[in-house]
Amino acid sequence: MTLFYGTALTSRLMLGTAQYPSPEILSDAVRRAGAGVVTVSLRREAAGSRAGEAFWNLIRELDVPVLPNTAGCHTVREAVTTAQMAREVFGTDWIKLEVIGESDTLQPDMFALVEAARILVEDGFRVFPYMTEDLVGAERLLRAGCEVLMPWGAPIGSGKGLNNLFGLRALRAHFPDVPMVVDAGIGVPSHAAQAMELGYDAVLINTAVAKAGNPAEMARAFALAVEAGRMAYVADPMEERDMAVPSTPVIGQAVL
Ligand SMILES: CC(=O)[C@@H](O)[C@H](O)COP(=O)(O)O
Repeated sequence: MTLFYGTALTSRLMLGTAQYPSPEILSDAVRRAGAGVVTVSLRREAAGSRAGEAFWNLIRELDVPVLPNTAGCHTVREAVTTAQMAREVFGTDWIKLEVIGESDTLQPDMFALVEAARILVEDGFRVFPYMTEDLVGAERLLRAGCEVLMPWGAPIGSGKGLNNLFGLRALRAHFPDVPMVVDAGIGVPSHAAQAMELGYDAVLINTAVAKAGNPAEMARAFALAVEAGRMAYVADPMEERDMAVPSTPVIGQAVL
């Protein structure tokens, strides 16, 4: 069983809550996904506004563990302040830490990420850092006190899937005991299955569900893919071969 800061989730599918056509569709999607966690951006709605309050109420009613995030933050200071506000609003010390370093790709700033993670861990947070697949950065984040890592699959909202298979495989192999979640860029259920087949412990998806023609059905499709991918990983898949090997052994000659 994978534990995320001591907590076993009911599902390995984590769902973002932004960009849905309506609050009802968001609720349906979360339910059909059977999501283990929902992530929420404090900056999505002005905290304290009426729309913001209605949104927080909806999230609470979903009765799914909440992972607040610092989406949209570009500096250590912004991310730390946003995390501290999120802790007040949601009453959790979990934080998905995003510090964006580049606007075209929304690539995480690994230097600022490590610094912000250190500050937040010292302040009692349990940090889920959104990172590139960089091995050195991963090592620094673990040293800063992170016990979960969240490498990107591809740029946020791109739907491109797993852009750097080699990097993701290497990261998984280097830190076999660290719970890891592929976050961002997943576009279709087969991408999610692929991440799980690589041995990742969970995936986090937002845009691909929210922007689907039928978000609730897509959420369900992702849930099935995550389960299938995990089962396949646990079942120990065969190794790829360069040459053909007959799957039906041929003994002797056919008697005609
Ligand atoms: C909601 C959230 O946390 C996003 O920043 C996350 O990284 C998801 O990315 P996609 O929208 O590409 O699934």
